Amino acid sequence: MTDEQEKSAAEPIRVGVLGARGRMGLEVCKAVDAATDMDLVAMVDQGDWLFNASDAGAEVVVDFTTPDVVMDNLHWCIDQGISAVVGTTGFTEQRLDRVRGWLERKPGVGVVVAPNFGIGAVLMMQFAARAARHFESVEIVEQHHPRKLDAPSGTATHTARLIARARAEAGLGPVPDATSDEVAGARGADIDGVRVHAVRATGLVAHQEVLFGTVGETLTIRHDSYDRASFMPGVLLAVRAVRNRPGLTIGLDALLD
Ligand SMILES: NC(=O)C1=CN([C@@H]2O[C@H](COP(=O)(O)OP(=O)(O)OC[C@H]3O[C@@H](n4cnc5c(N)ncnc54)[C@H](O)[C@@H]3O)[C@@H](O)[C@H]2O)C=CC1
Ligand SMILES: O=C(O)C1=N[C@H](C(=O)O)C[C@H](O)C1
Repeated sequence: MTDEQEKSAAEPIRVGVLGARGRMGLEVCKAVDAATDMDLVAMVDQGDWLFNASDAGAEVVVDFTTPDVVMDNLHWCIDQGISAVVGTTGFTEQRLDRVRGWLERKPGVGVVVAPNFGIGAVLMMQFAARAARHFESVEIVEQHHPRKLDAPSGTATHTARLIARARAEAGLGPVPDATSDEVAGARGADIDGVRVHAVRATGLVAHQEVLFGTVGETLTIRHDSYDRASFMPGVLLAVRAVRNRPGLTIGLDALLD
């Protein structure tokens, strides 16, 4: 171990939270506060000065804000040389490319962007990607609390893309569907050829089913987050790892392995 590594192993990681008064932000603040190897040094929400985080010496920032502000936040973090763990949704390929561009100019900085920090959800996506090549039909149903701003969810969009990639690699054609007369929206959103249905209801937190079908059988892969505490082990894992992973890491998979 180098002196630098020993120092970072011994000293608590200084963590700032953006979106600190939100549903996820509050949970992250609690989890960081309770972690013996981390110090919660800044809690920033809408209207607060972002520099509160850098002034407080944050080494890692966790962002759970909204898709319309997350890119500015992330740009600012990278500019300041602060590594970031991002759970906020809305990351298209174009957005990820912009982040890669910013990181090229700050080679020591790490960013982890994960559509879902729940370990079970990560496994659900892996299982779905694995099953995809074996079934001609697939649809995704995601269910969330009604205060969620975006639809479909980041998790559902990511799952659909993984499935579409696996189907293309296996040489599968379009999902069979004879619908010719449709009330707009009845068949859900089309994400890379995969139909995604978004349900919103009070009482739900975050749930997803991936339904596969082939001749004479179906396979359903389902994950449920009943409490936002379910995301915290993944968030803390990413906070611990991100400073030692310069560049962009997408998803928790690489960290779990
Ligand atoms: N990756 C994952 O595992 C998960 C991701 N999410 C995503 O995280 C995001 C936040 O979700 P929630 O906490 O439920 O939303 P929320 O609406 O409860 O919280 C968002 C917070 O961000 C604050 N905010 C807005 N603009 C800001 C700015 N410029 N700087 C700092 N704070 C700002 C808001 O005031 C609010 O307190 C959503 O995109 C959601 O989809 C949610 C749960 C898990
Ligand atoms: O807004 C939420 O609550 C969630 N957002 C993420 C998403 O859009 O996939 C992750 C999880 O589903 C909870």
